[in-house]
Amino acid sequence: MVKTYRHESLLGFFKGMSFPIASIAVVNSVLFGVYSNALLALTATSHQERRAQPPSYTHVFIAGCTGGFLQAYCLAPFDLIKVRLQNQTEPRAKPGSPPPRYRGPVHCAASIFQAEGPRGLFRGAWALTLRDTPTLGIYFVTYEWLCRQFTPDGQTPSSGTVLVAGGFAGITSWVAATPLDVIKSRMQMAGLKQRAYGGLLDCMVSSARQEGLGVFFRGLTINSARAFPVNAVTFLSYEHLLLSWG
Ligand SMILES: C[N+](C)(C)CCCC[C@H](N)C(=O)O
Repeated sequence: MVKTYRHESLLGFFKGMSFPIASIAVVNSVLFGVYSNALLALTATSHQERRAQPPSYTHVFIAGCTGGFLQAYCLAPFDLIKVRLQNQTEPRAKPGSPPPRYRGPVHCAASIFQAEGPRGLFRGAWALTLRDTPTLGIYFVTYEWLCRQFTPDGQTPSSGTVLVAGGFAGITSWVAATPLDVIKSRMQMAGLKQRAYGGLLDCMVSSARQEGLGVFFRGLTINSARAFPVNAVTFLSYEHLLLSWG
C-alpha cells in the first residue's frame, strides 16, 4: 500500500476500475440469472417455494457451476484488461517521460486487439473458466449451507444471516479459487511480456519451481478482506431484489 501510494498517489489504487464497474452488472446478472434458472430447471420450484422445499446441495452445486461457467466467458475480456492495467506501474505521466503503454481501458482493448487479434482478448479465458466453474458451485453451496444453519426451517433468512453467509461464501470460494487465479493472471500477462508458457500446466509447474508452493496463495489475504463485504452486499441485493420483484 505504502509503495503504491508513494509511487502513484491515491489514484494508483483505482487503476483499472472503470471496466470492472461496467462489467460487474453484466457478469453478476449472468451468474445469478443462470444460477437461479438452472435451479428452477433442476428442482421445478421458484425462489419463493424453495424456502419450504429447499433444493439439495447437489442441485445447488450444479446450478452454481453452470452459472460460473457461463459468466467466465463474459468476464474474460474485462478481467484481462483489468489485469493489464493493474500491472502497469509507471508513475503518473511527467512531462518528458514516455507515455504509458495503455492509456486507458478502451485503448488497452484496442491495442490487444491489434497486437494479438480477437483471440488475444480471451487470453487466459480457459484458466478463468477452470477457476470459476467449480468455485462458484462452492460459493452457492457455502451460502445455502450457512443460511440454513441460522434460519429456522421454512423461514426466510434475516438480512444479518444473508450478509454473514454471503461474506463467508465469498471468502470460501476465493480460498479455493486463488491457485488458479494466480495462474490465470500470469497467463494474461504472458502475451505482453513475450513470456510464453506452454499452457496452463507449464505455467503452474514453472511458477511453483521458481517461487515455491506459496505462490498459489498469493494475494489471498487482501482478496478475502475484499471478498467479505463485496459478497455480503451482493447476496443481500440478490435476495431483496427477488423478494420485491419475484
Ligand atoms: C469464484 N471466485 C472466487 C473467483 C469469485 C467468487 C465471488 C464473485 C464476486 N463477484 C467477487 O468478486 O468476489
